[in-house]
Amino acid sequence: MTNPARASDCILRTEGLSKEFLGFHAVKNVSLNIRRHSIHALIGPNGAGKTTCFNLLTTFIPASAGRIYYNEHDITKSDPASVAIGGMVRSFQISAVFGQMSVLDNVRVALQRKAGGTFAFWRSARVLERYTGRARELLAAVNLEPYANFSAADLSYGRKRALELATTLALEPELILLDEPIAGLGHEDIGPVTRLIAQVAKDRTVLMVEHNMKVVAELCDRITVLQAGEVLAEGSYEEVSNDARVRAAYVGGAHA
Ligand SMILES: Nc1ncnc2c1ncn2[C@@H]1O[C@H](COP(=O)(O)OP(=O)(O)OP(=O)(O)O)[C@@H](O)[C@H]1O
Repeated sequence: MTNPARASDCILRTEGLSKEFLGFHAVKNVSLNIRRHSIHALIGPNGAGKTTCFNLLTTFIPASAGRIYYNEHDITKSDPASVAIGGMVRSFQISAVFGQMSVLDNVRVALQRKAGGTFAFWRSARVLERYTGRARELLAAVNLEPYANFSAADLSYGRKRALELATTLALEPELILLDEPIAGLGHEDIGPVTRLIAQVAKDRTVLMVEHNMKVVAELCDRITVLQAGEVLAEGSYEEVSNDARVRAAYVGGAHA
């Protein structure tokens, strides 16, 4: 194991983060250090506490104990909207794609939201027009420019993921949380979405929950392994995949 990161190197860190549901410890005393500009994976067998951790980090649910620091600010008691405005944005489980709208309009609406607008502006094409340039840049960043005028509902599953990523980028996140970005993708979409994540991670930080170990190995600088709510191991892919405790935790599991 390498030395623990200095606090200032970390965009997000937790101290003793815990969540109890009626006496059941879903997350127990978890201390995470997410380094700035890294791609960090949270992995573990089913029920290990990964989703609960994400819900805690984004303050969707309150912690039973422990603290969460984002850029060294204590956000443990912040509300989820403030956390998102502060730059930590979660993508992929809460679909932000409006099927009936065009691909371009989905991104323009996200940009308008970032600018503080409400949904009432939808009908005003003139208001949305001012976001066209930036929206096209974001579509180009996720390789969706040729589909700008398609209805979002008509995109393939992989391209819908790319569109979700574009609407997430519209919020100018510093830290993107991806909840199983590869889940449900067809074989042909895994490579493109993996490359896309690498591309958007270039000047940002990404924390992802992912079961696909090939994708984790390819993308992630650092991996935290959870088991039964606790940190079992942390390190590079080589370190954790050679850790006897991690191998034992996955024995008989579907994701080994
Ligand atoms: N609201 C809740 N009330 C009670 N128990 C919960 C609640 N949410 C999660 N749990 C329990 O906490 C444990 C961790 O669940 P969690 O969904 O965080 O695991 P996970 O690692 O994301 O699993 P998976 O890989 O299957 O998605 C599980 O045993 C789950 O049943």
